[in-house]
Amino acid sequence: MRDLAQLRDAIDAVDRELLAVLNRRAALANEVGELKRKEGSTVYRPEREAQVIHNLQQRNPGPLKAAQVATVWREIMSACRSLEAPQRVAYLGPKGTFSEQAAVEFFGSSIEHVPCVNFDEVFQAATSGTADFGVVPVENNSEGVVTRSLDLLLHSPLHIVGEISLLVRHHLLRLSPSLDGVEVVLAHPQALAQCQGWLSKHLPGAERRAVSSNAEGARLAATNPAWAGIASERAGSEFGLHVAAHAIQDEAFNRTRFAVVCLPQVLAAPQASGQDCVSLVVSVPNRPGAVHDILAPLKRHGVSMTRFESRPARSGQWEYFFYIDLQGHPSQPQVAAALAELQSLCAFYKVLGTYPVAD
Ligand SMILES: O=C(O)C(=O)C[C@]1(C(=O)O)C=C[C@@H](O)C=C1
Repeated sequence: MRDLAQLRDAIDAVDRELLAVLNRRAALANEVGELKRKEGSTVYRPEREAQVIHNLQQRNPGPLKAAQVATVWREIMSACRSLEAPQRVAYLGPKGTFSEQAAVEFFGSSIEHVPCVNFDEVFQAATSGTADFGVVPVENNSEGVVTRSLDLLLHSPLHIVGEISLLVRHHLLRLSPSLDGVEVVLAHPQALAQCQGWLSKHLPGAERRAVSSNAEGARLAATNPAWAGIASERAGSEFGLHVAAHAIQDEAFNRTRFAVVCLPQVLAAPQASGQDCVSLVVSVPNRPGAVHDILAPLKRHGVSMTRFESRPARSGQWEYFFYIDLQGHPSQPQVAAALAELQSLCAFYKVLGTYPVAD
């Protein structure tokens, strides 16, 4: 049996080997980057990254678990990608928001951050080229759809190339680790709503004050010992706060889905991965049975619908846009046939994106 010092020496030796091998990989990525610059082709290739991870998981003898292999290689490829060209990602800031967390989980931590003040600015950044990609929330399982994101997708030249689903855990953050003496709780109205049961029970006397984002609440909580914020652990460490209470959201499985958007010239629609989704927005002529009719081609071709949301068209005529998610990829004949038929029945039809579904 080796003692701790010997085991650490062995780890140090392996780390030196790893470092040399990783740098060889990084040098290869640099060469790929040069090639792509000459060709003018896209740096980020999600299908290639998925394939790299899949191949490694197939060959993985353990003891590392498949999910750990994926986590490690996502970061390695994020670092290699950033050597080819820094990927600028816009999201609702400031630092410490769940949108930032979604951006980092999707692209890995080697990205250039473009924090924005609202969703409109995220779309603007990715449209104007200030950022390569945008990450916006589209749906929360307790609060419903994020209407501004859906409205912006409707008229935007950006398309969805990926999605990520985050388990949103809200923590009570403050300068002290205890709950004593909290007079004001600051957070985004959605977070205050998602934690109202806990707040009524544990801090009944504290004032609830709405602010522009949870990260902003955390920033303010760092300025006053009688204040607390509700935000992510990430926001807590960003502003040097203690977690005075963990996971205070009333819903245990509070999930938010985020869409990753970009211009088609930055990244074309990803190829089929085997588990894909097509997001559409359509409107139908204003006549009885029209909504029923657009669903018929899906049934006929055996295509499953995973989402159906309506939003007012704001035409003043009780017209609606329908946001529809379908399972599959347009390269599959039955999906292509269903889409073509559906399109022929719609007054308005736009594919918002085709992308691999989140794990
Ligand atoms: O294979 C490529 O096209 C690369 O650029 C290399 C690499 C990688 O690190 O493996 C990096 C970025 C791409 O998103 C895909 C893969």
